[in-house]
Amino acid sequence: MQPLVINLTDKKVVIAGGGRIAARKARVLGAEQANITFIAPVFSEEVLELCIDKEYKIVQRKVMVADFKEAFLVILATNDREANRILANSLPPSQLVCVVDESGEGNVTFPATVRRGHLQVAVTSNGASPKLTRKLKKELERQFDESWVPYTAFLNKCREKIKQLPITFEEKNERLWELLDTRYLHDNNAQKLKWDELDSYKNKSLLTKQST
Ligand SMILES: C[C@@]1(CC(=O)O)c2cc3[nH]c(cc4nc(cc5[nH]c(cc(n2)[C@H]1CCC(=O)O)[C@@](C)(CC(=O)O)[C@@H]5CCC(=O)O)C(CC(=O)O)=C4CCC(=O)O)c(CCC(=O)O)c3CC(=O)O
Ligand SMILES: NC(=O)C1=CN([C@@H]2O[C@H](COP(=O)(O)OP(=O)(O)OC[C@H]3O[C@@H](n4cnc5c(N)ncnc54)[C@H](O)[C@@H]3O)[C@@H](O)[C@H]2O)C=CC1
Repeated sequence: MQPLVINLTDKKVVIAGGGRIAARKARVLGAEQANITFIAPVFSEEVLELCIDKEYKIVQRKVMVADFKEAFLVILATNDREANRILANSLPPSQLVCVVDESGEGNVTFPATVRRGHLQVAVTSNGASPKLTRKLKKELERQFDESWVPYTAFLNKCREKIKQLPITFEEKNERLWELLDTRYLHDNNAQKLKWDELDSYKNKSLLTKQST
């Protein structure tokens, strides 16, 4: 199994089922601007609230294979094992499919993720122990505190700036490595000073002079 980072902006996502797990999968995708449709005979309050909140679509009936036409990602989250199995078998191999009660029938599983600004740490046990995955996520949430949000914004901003400096590839690399010094993680003032320094570089000679 290979983790990939997928951009779901404006992608069609069809979720079969409208219960607890369907809602959890949709919540995980909440930040993605995906185009989500739930199809199920019965919807939980949570799904209905999500649909109002995020303008997701709902279709109230049993799901049919034709519902997945043109879906980029299919999530089979009904509580009917036989329905999930038959649907999974009838989908084309080119479609991304997550089968929540039998992962081997699909080709995608959801990792647990910790998001901190530009940083995302994902954990998977390949279905061996979702509980272990969840436990590790809690540990990572503590390890990566909220200071990683401004820190990753700082790294992103500085990288863009450094890429444009009129210096050699090696010098750029050196400056990019330097940003990983832990003092920048917690110290907003150190971040500001570094940014001002980078921002003030006008040309190569000035840069060399200031950095020595
Ligand atoms: C294969 C996978 C497919 C997929 O869903 O993508 C899958 C499958 C199954 N999960 C089951 C059970 C539970 N899953 C959780 C929790 C999470 N499950 C997630 C992912 C995955 N679950 C994928 C593999 C990921 C991996 O292994 O690393 C997480 C990480 C992400 C997410 O859901 O977004 C999320 C934690 C996120 C968070 O906390 O943020 C809990 C705990 C709880 O709910 O409190 C329980 C109950 C306790 C238990 O059984 O361990 C069952 C048995 C169902 C049954 O028979 O009743 C199956 C079916 C089977 O066994 O294949
Ligand atoms: N992947 C995961 O993390 C986990 C997966 N599960 C599994 O997920 C499945 C769903 O669990 P919950 O959401 O808690 O169940 P739930 O009972 O809350 O919801 C089931 C939903 O499926 C719908 N449904 C049933 N037959 C359907 C059909 N033919 N077409 C469309 N919709 C249909 C129902 O109307 C309902 O909306 C279960 O099989 C459970 O074993 C359970 C826990 C965790």
